[in-house]
Amino acid sequence: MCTALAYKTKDFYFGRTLDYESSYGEEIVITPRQYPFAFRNGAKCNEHYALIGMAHVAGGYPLYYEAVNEKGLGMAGLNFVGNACYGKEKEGKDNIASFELIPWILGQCSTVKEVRELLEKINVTNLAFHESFPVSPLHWLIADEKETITVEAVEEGLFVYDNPVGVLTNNPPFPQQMFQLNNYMHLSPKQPKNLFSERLKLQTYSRGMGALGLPGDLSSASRFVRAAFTKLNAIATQKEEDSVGQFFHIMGTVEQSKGCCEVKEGAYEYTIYTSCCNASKGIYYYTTYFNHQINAVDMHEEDLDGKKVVVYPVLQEETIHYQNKTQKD
Ligand SMILES: C[C@H](CCC(=O)NCCS(=O)(=O)O)[C@H]1CC[C@H]2[C@@H]3[C@H](O)C[C@@H]4C[C@H](O)CC[C@]4(C)[C@H]3C[C@H](O)[C@]12C
Repeated sequence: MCTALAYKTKDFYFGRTLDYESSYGEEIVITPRQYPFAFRNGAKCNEHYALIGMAHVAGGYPLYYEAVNEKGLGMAGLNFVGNACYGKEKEGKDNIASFELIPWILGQCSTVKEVRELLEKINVTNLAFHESFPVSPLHWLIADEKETITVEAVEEGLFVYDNPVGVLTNNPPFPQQMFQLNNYMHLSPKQPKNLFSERLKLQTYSRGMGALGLPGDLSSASRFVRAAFTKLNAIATQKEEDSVGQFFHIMGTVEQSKGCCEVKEGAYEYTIYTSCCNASKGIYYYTTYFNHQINAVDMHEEDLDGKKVVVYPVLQEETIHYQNKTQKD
């Protein structure tokens, strides 16, 4: 399970949790403007917007899980098992393999408005990057600082939904996720009033009772509600550290602890990493399951006019800052 989030304070932040039982070997990858993207439909793109995000690099090619571009547009792919449906190539369409969708869109669009236009021409195809890679069944969250959309390629075609919540998880399809929010409209950060019965003297015996009923389990439907409620009520100042911190706190509500979600005998899904990219400034912050320190890579520290991808390893080692440790040497 994964959760993706678009969050605006002074700047615009975009990121995700990556929940799975094993890693595909991801790194923080900056693709500069002149990295030559050769798409499977024959299109070549030797000049495009620069990208930063998490990717598995295969033969020098960045297979992005999520990324933002230098214009502040973000896009993340999340599992959509049993619903994602990619077809064969269609004449008269921009045929884009699912693994190419992030570079195709982030390479040439600066806003969601432009993405909507591009999507009208796109047919998402089921070509694999290589026979040794599975085709991932995904749906996508795409956002700029003004608006967010969800894109789902299903049997009936390609659907683009306005996403006023700025959250995406996994199944069920997005319209159902939105509909189920109706069940939770009574939740509030304020303490509840007794509407149960005037004949009973009911009390608010604890703080936080306005959110009683917020689902606490790990299913994607419940994580959607929990992330939506937290995001829509979370308050942050305009300061960078505060905004980034608040982003990680929101994501903390949907984080998965190892051992709580068994996917097969002895294998457990857990939050491998959490990312929060300041899309306005091109800074990619992340934590991992094993390393709670927030680390960051700034795309503008690199030569964005280069041709080769720049790769930073994911730092996995936990650093604990002792406040009273005696220096031994
Ligand atoms: C497993 C990841 C999704 C995590 C997720 O949504 N978990 C929820 C599980 S569930 O619904 O609740 O079952 C997805 C997200 C992005 C995917 C990767 C990207 O699409 C890039 C390439 C694409 C290639 O086709 C396969 C390898 C790959 C490197 C993908 C591996 C894997 O499918 C990733 C890493």
